[in-house]
Amino acid sequence: MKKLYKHQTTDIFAYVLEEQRALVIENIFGEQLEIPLYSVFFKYFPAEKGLKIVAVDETPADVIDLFFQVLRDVTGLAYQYSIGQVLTVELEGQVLHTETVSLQSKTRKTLLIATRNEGKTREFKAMFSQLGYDIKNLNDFPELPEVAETGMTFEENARLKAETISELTGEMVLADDSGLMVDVLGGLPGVWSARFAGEHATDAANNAKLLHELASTAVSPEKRKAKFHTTLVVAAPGKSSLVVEGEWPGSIATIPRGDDGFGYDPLFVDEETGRTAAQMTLEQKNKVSHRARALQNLLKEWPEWLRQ
Ligand SMILES: O=P(O)(O)OP(=O)(O)OP(=O)(O)OC[C@H]1O[C@@H](n2cnc3c(O)ncnc32)[C@H](O)[C@@H]1O
Ligand SMILES: [Mg+2]
Repeated sequence: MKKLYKHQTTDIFAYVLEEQRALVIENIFGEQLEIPLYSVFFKYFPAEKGLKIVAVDETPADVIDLFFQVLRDVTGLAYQYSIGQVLTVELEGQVLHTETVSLQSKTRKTLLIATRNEGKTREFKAMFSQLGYDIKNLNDFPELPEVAETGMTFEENARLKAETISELTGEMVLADDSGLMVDVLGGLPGVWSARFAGEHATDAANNAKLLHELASTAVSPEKRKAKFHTTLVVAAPGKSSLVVEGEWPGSIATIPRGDDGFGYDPLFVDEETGRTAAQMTLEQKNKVSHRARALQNLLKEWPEWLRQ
């Protein structure tokens, strides 16, 4: 039976398999992880029962914590544990078992994102860290070429970035093409968001141009409606790419507010909270942003796509 376990960073599903006595840990992409098989897993789990844990956060400490949650559930006994260099198991105040453990995660993987934008990269790093992935971007590979964003749509540009870099490296690669779409400007700057004030424009120059464009045409807040858009593409050798998107509704402020984030963040007002994206912490922005929503959509499809 599928059961939801509340866990530090996220909800986790665990399954008890009657027919098989095995501990299998998977990340949310359905990929099996190598985990340290502490003997405690076998010693205390009822011999006739197997266990399958679908873990999102897969550091050994989390695996152990999750294991004990499930163990208590399945046996109905109040097993306690404490963990430092040594894992100690207690039942009703009596020490039952001690075992030396290493809490160093052995299971982290690396994903290359085809971007040179460090603002995006920071956000992806935080989001993917919970999924057991370390992130690299193109600034880590100076030998890789610039990919010209010649497309007319977010999808075309994200495909260009992901597929070109995947072909060159032979690796699975994620790309993000994103931008700000302002209603009264007919969806501009859109795919031209990074170059709104000209090729290699700074964030400050782009923001100044946006305020200038809206100064005469859009005085009232309803006229300043806008959304952030992200299209994500994952490309891998021999596969047709996976494409998803995410949007974040809001409006454009009349003066910049806040110091966090990047790009148009000081001018983009979140519809829900009235704060600009630059007035949010990275963690707050990562709960609601276009990029976060696109990643949620990606995670729904990624496991199935990987199996194809
Ligand atoms: O192409 P890469 O190397 O990924 O980096 P880039 O900065 O050129 O990225 P895009 O081509 O996707 O252009 C998107 C622009 O839209 C803006 N943008 C996208 N997401 C944003 C966000 O979360 N906050 C603020 N501005 C954002 C920002 O100015 C980006 O430069
Ligand atoms: Mg770009």
